[in-house]
Amino acid sequence: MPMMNAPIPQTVISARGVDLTFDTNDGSVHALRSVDLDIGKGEFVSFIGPSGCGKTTFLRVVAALETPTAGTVSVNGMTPDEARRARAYGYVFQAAGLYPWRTIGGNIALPLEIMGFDRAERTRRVREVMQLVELSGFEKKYPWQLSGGMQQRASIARALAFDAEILLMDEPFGALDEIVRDRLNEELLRLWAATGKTTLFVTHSIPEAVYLSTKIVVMSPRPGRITDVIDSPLPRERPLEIRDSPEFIEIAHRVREGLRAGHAEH
Ligand SMILES: Nc1ncnc2c1ncn2[C@@H]1O[C@H](COP(=O)(O)OP(=O)(O)OP(=O)(O)O)[C@@H](O)[C@H]1O
Repeated sequence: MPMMNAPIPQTVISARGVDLTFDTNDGSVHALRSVDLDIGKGEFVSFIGPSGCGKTTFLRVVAALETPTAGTVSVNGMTPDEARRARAYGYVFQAAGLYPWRTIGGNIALPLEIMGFDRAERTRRVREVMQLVELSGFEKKYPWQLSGGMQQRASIARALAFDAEILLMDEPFGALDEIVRDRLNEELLRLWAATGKTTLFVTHSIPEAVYLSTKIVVMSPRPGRITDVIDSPLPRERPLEIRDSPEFIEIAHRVREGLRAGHAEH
């Protein structure tokens, strides 16, 4: 008899038994241990955990910038390396990483130039993503003429410009003050809703993780292990005031407990 299945979101990223040990001159560093995780299409997944627990390393494994010592990762049914060649990723780092000698428009266009898009298409895309991150009119400015928050928005625009399906964000707002960060958090949610990109986001901030995510992955100190995966019950539409709601506070509490439990095992 045919079974009636509830729609299951398509899995985009799947990690199984991922282990990674770095060999260094001072001996080996065990960065990730037995990481299993499934990420569905269009999810916003935050990774939170103490410094050095392997959050960046996990993102780098997904992006094919590191190779796990054991275990497998698949991205859209491909290896991370195949996905990278299929331009599946846009990457945003903690430092905006804009070239000071290029205008903002020139910085955003750079990956498009490297990929061989023609001038008309580059101009169209740069205009579109600058509008998305609310930087229209700043195309001809240089990075130093923009505030830190604006530079970070430009770096997000650059990652969005080639329309990769997966956005990898490594503490993009870590260096910004809280007011700017709040604003960018709101903007990022809007962008995410507008683009439907599957997003992996590293943060040290519990409120940021809870505010942004559909899924929160809590990690233990090194070797990084997943201690909790929380599927957020919060609605997708989230005004900043949602942070005062009992549901929000309850999730934040669970994240904090997960972090504490990870520490206690050490
Ligand atoms: N290329 C490398 N060679 C050797 N050790 C490395 C390398 N990259 C990372 N590590 C080590 O692996 C561990 C995990 O690092 P990672 O940057 O992933 O942590 P993190 O959770 O992102 O930390 P933070 O929150 O401070 O950014 C750290 O101890 C780090 O020193």
